[in-house]
Amino acid sequence: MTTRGDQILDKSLSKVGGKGLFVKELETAIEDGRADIAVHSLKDVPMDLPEGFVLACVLEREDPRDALVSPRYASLDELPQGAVVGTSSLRRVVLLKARRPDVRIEPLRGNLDTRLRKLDEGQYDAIILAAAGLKRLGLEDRIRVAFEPDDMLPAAGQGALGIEVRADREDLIELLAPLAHRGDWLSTAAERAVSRAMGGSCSMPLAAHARWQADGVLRIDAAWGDPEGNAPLVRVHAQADVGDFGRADALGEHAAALLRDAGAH
Ligand SMILES: NCc1[nH]cc(CCC(=O)O)c1CC(=O)O
Repeated sequence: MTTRGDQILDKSLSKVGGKGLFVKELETAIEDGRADIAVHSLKDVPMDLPEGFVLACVLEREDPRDALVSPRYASLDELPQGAVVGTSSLRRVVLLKARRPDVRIEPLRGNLDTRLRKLDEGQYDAIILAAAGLKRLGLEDRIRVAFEPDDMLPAAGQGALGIEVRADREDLIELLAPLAHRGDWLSTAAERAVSRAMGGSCSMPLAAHARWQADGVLRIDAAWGDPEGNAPLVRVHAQADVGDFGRADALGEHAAALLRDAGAH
């Protein structure tokens, strides 16, 4: 299905209803019986699903990192003073400004092919995209460097797919269960709990990324930036033994509380 979100690519998505738009249209298709399941990029799925819908599972996560794409420059440090970098993600804007306050950030919209074309036409010196999206479309060779999470912290759920069904479709939930990746489901649940606790939407410059440590402990990093750029970037981390979804949520909520204590709002 092509959704309205796919069609309205040159306007700011937040003006037409946000990324939830992609999700909502597929939910309508499920309600109308035109679809049984909806496969979403978890990053685009609102924190709270509408009444009657559930995530049947979260699949094993693809690369969660952001990537620098540029015909000329192989890393952020190689970008010349005042280079033009394309991104429309508030999260990427605040994280990039913290790393390279001198670059000029310009809006970048459209589907992946459109974005890459605008780069190739010379409208930007570099653009930032999710590594997962490029890899899924076979465009991995466009990645010059994937940022380590400490350089550019990913969005909650980035790189993971979630499958949504009607809550009463126990038959489907059972059929889909083998696709679940429990570790990635728990870690993305913790990330999504940060966004939920912060009242996050795609218009909030918020990053949350959880990683399993060697000792089986889940570590979460979260960052918040002032959209106006007047306050310094706030960054926190926390870790916990996370054996179930209740504890994943608690870890995310704790990270959100730390963010707020440090000045995020
Ligand atoms: N912002 C839109 C969006 N939603 C999901 C992906 C692909 C990566 C993923 O599945 O997490 C993208 C593109 C991007 O951020 O570059």
